[in-house]
Amino acid sequence: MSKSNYFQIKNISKSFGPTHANKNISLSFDKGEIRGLVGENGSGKSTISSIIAGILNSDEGQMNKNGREYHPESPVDANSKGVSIVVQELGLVQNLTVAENIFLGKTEKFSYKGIINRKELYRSAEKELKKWKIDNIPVNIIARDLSVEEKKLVELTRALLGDPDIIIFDEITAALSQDKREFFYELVQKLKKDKKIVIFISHDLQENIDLADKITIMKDGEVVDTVESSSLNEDSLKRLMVGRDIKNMYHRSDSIEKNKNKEQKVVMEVKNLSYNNKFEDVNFSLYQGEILGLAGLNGSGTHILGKALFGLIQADDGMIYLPYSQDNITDIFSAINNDISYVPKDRDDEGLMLAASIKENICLPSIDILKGVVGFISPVKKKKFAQNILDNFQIKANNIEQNVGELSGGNKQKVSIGSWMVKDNKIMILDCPTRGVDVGVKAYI
Ligand SMILES: Nc1ncnc2c1ncn2[C@@H]1O[C@H](COP(=O)(O)OP(=O)(O)OP(=O)(O)O)[C@@H](O)[C@H]1O
Repeated sequence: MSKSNYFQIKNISKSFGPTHANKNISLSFDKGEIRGLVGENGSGKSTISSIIAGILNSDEGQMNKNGREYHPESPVDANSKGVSIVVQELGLVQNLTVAENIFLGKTEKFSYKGIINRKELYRSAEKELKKWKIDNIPVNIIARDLSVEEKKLVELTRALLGDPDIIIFDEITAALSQDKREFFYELVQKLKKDKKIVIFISHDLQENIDLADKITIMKDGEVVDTVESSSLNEDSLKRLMVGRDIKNMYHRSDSIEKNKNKEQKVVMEVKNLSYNNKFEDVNFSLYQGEILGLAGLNGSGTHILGKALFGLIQADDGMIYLPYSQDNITDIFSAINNDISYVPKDRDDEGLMLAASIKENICLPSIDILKGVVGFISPVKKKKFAQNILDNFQIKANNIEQNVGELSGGNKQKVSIGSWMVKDNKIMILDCPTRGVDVGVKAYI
């Protein structure tokens, strides 16, 4: 088989009830190719990726790999046929160790008479991490204790185990800090050099243009086109994707003037805040009407600081003072009582109730507002409330009664943020709020 058309997808379709997630998709991939996959939230990128990786079965169509029919029964089967994926959501078993996650389903080679040789398992896991220059992740700790970024790196190591020739990365860079992103770009170039096929999904359009050889654009479950990246710029790609022009960036023309205003009130004062060697002696003042950005490389403590500001973890030292109520943040209740909201980076684990409806998720933080005088919550009010968020955030769903777990990643993120937007918040703490959302909604957020 020549290196061109090594992997082909023909007329793949997939529906979930009334939703046509993929409609008649045909694509072909060459060996040594980096393919970007772009499209608005809910356009079907994760669905087609899941079909390729054996997570989902298609309703119609077929796939060919290296001249042979390819029909994976499961992710393990796909893996044995040289295809692996790093899924958009967190894909680790939370209660297993890093090492067990890396060798998930493959631990039998470390077992003798049913007993796992942990020393050997850990040593092999360390070797795998080292192969990709991932250090500082202990292999014997349970996955739950890792940061989102560390989890992603463990998933990446697992995906590369067994030397697959097709690797799909679904929204991995949105979970990585800048230094780890650069590491990832280098890794992808190495995979290309080794003649692998890399399918790469990201809402960062410039990143797609810089990294991919060709970009496939999807809309409403269909392929719009596949274009050489060198012929694209961000605007032309946006136009192909959304079907209209979108303003380049959101820009606050008032912010410079506002910052000059010495009368502006301080709403939060952080003094000498320290936590468990994760951050130390942090000091800043947050002003009313101000957007304060916190940035840092991997492990710099920004995400943990966000949690501390919402009282989810208690600092060892220092204080978080709120002049408007003359109160301190000591725990999550003091944060909520002082009208502070928090959108976590890890939406599935910390931000959403996946088995509950969009309506319940949106209404939960605002139950106090929705309560009538006798404590009764009007179902009509709740419906209106949720519908409003669904419309404003353009959440792609059948209706407000659909379970959040059934939504695409970006649409889940919209629910996670939207649920807090309706409250009369004094302070909002947003950890990676645009993670996984498309360009249109990014501007809206
Ligand atoms: N398990 C499911 N049950 C019901 N609907 C689903 C399910 N999985 C996906 N869908 C729907 O299929 C459509 C395509 O979703 P998909 O996750 O493939 O989109 P996407 O392009 O990857 O979006 P995003 O950029 O937000 O990740 C969406 O409307 C989504 O709600």
